[in-house]
Amino acid sequence: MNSNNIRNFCIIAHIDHGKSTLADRLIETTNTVSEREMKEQLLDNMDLERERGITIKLQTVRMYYKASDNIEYELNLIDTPGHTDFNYEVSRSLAACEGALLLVDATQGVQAQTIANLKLALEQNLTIIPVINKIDMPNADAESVIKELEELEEFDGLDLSNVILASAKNGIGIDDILESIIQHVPAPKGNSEKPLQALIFDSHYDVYRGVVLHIRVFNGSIRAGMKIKMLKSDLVFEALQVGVFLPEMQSVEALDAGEVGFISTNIKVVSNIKVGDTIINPNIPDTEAVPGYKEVKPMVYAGLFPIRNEDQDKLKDAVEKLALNDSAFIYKQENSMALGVGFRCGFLGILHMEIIQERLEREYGIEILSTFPSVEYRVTLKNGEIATINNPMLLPSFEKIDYIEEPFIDAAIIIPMENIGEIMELCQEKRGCYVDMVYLNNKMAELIFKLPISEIAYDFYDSLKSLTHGYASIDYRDRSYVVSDLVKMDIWLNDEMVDAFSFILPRDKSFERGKQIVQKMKHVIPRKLYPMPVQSVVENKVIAREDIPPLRKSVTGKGYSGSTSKKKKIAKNIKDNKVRQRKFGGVDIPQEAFHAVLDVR
Ligand SMILES: Nc1nc2c(ncn2[C@@H]2O[C@H](COP(=O)(O)OP(=O)(O)OP(=O)(O)O)[C@@H](O)[C@H]2O)c(=O)[nH]1
Repeated sequence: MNSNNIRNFCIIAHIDHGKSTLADRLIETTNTVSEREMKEQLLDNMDLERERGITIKLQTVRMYYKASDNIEYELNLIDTPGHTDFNYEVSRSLAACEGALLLVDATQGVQAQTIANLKLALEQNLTIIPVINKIDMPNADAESVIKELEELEEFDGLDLSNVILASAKNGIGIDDILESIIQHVPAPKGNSEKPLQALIFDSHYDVYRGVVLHIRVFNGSIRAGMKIKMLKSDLVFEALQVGVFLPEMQSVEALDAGEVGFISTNIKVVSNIKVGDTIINPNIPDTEAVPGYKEVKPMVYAGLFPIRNEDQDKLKDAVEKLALNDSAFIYKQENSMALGVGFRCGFLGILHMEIIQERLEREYGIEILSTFPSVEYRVTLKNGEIATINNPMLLPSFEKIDYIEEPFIDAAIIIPMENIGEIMELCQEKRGCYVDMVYLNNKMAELIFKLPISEIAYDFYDSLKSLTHGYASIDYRDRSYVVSDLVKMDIWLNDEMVDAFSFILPRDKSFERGKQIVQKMKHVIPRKLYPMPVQSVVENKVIAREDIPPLRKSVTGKGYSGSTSKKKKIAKNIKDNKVRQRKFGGVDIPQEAFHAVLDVR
């Protein structure tokens, strides 16, 4: 299609403001999917997303729309995820678009993520179309929402003269939105005659097609059979199939400048793919990379180990495939004395880690034991050597260490004004340093704090959400390393150190946490016929010790005289527990033991 008749856009919104409902309505109105085929919330097609009620993976859909000028346009909608752990995916969808619908709930008004996403979109110079949704609701107040948007003065580039009032649920304003996209979102500027330049903004693994890359072509065009080169990975492949998402995948002859679609390739090693990489013509090697893409780095690392040894190869295959689908998820083989062979994996945060773990279990049927997460420390040794360590097991002995630095991050936290006091307190509690505060309008403020990643990666977002009743957004910026007084805590069980339990923490918290951990462990480690000591040890000194008492009598065995139902229940608990534990030196280590360490943080 002539690129003048193409529009690439996304929808940005605070959670629950109606993004998926609007996307569905656009798909329906343009007859992209017939009503019969129209599954509710088509774009959120993963079970896990449905259950958790959040959008994780973005999906693209191409629609055709005959506008009031009687011309047929090609509209490419790129869905954006709505949770903070996944902000990086927002930035990568934005890089593939020229415009964004800024969706605001008429009953809720401008919220933290409205502002955070708007900022990201303006940084990428996207044209913004403000849409006020849910005007069908009795308490809708579009006037106030427009005022709130007007007050966001620092956001030049937000033109409020064309605000659209809509109800995604009742189909009000949908035609106006489509016409406005045609009128205001610029057509892509690329040139199909120029050398190929395409951005990989997503990828997934398809059983029939193998590795599928989701791409936006900026210049040149791409056809099946062409040789292509990934700029960053410096590898050459063949484009086997070229197609578009309707939303089902369908072959097309070519993707020209300005278009969005997919290519399948003969790529065998999935770790060769880097989302964010630029595809070029191998014969024109000096083509530049597509700008505007923000690379992501994991924030936390944890070991994932299969519960069953025979799942080792399956786990390798599964993490490879998941990493392909998710550029922020990285992995490397890890060996633990206690847990055997597994993978050290990097995640954006705890939610991200939990989702990966659930996907491994549900989609690949592999039961996983995950160690507690750690950040990446920089360790300077007395001999001058510097080591980067994201696995506490590998921290050199304390006598050799000169100092340890831990990663801090500049966090931009957008919150309602009435919560400023509590959030300041929370940040200080988490060892944060205040940097700045800006009032965004008469309702919201932005706080900038330097915070240690080790403190915020765990429950910070949950605390933030509960203190603000869900009305907060956080974006992470520059990282830096700061010297901290840190020590490694080891846990000894039955006189053997369990390497996978070790973790790094501030020295001044080690005494209290050491005590709490052994108390917790006492309750989660399955008892044996003999008592077992559990000890927390820092720099060769025992901080605390508890004894796990021996088993008295077997409630599931013959001697037990309790009720049958109780006996069954206990037997079931034991069975469930067994699924999630690994043996170490005759002692069972259940997943709960790792949670115990997280709990006392
Ligand atoms: N009354 C009314 N309800 C709406 C409208 N649009 C969406 N909703 C409802 O608002 C809720 C959230 O809508 P979603 O489309 O799931 O919101 P979302 O922004 O995609 O949510 P996330 O994927 O979690 O970011 C759902 O219960 C919708 O039915 C609307 O125009 N009017």
